[in-house]
Amino acid sequence: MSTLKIAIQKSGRLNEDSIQILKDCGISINNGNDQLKAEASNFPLEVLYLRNSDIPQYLIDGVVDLAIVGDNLLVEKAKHIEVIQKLGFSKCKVSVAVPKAFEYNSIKDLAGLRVATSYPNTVNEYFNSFGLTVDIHQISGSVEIAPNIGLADAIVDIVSSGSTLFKNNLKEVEVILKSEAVLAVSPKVSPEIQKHIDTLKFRIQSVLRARNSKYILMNVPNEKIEEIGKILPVLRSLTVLPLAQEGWSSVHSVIDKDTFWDVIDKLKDAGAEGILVCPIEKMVL
Ligand SMILES: Nc1ncnc2c1ncn2[C@@H]1O[C@H](COP(=O)(O)OP(=O)(O)OP(=O)(O)O)[C@@H](O)[C@H]1O
Ligand SMILES: O=P(O)(O)OC[C@H]1O[C@H](OP(=O)(O)OP(=O)(O)O)[C@H](O)[C@@H]1O
Ligand SMILES: [Mg+2]
Repeated sequence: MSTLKIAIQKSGRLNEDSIQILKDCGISINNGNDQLKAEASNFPLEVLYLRNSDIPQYLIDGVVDLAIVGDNLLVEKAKHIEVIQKLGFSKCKVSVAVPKAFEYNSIKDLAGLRVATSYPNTVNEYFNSFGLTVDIHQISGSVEIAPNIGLADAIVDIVSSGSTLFKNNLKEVEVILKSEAVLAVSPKVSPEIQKHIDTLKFRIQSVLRARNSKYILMNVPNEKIEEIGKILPVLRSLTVLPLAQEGWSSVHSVIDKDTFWDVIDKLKDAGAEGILVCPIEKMVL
């Protein structure tokens, strides 16, 4: 039987969340991070632990069928590789930053200057889109130090909280792109492997949907059910169960985890009582 090969980052920002999402899909991996390969015991899956920056090439070559990788690296190294699912973690930006004292007005101010980065193609393409060129200094890490040691006038690197920029006396002046972990697929997969990919993608989508949702239950006077129903964005229709106390019902629904505080205030105002909000394990549509 064919086995799906998936690449995940060996160590670094993506590693833990990548393993967690496979676990949440019910896949047991015989782990051990020092191994480069691991088999799943209950899914036709082999996990290869690789450097994030090497993953795009493995996808292009078809050495792996699938990968969890930072989208920014696909932009840098493999634009034609298909992303089949955004995964919602390792969210960051790829940004241009300059020393705080630099009097920056527009991207034109950087024309012809030295830019340190680990992402030369992204930088080239960005500046070229404004008809500008810069002198790129490619370095593989600690990019933020470059202006302080006189290696560059500006940098292009990953920004998340901004604290690395702050510590190095730099300021973000342009956002080139936004990135997150994604599920990407090799162009060389066979139809048999594609079936396994579809199964895994379906499971991942159920996990992600559940992560983004909450189950909500509340007691509602019967005459208020219609009003409450208008507040709740429901999948099909509201679940309404009669309570022992006459004239009251238990109303159940699923709501977006980011909006539930707003929704709860509206529900209370509309007469809902005893509101419970619970996590959802999986959500299969
Ligand atoms: N501070 C951060 N916050 C959120 N996401 C980040 C952050 N830094 C990096 N990322 C994302 O995680 C990915 C992996 O970053 P990480 O620093 O772990 O590895 P890397 O240096 O790109 O690669 P390698 O595995 O080859 O050493 C990046 O490509 C980016 O998409
Ligand atoms: O805006 P912040 O929240 O400070 O995050 C940005 C920093 O995080 C990443 O480095 P990482 O910590 O992964 O170290 P690395 O350079 O060894 O990859 C990135 O390269 C930035 O330096
Ligand atoms: Mg890093």
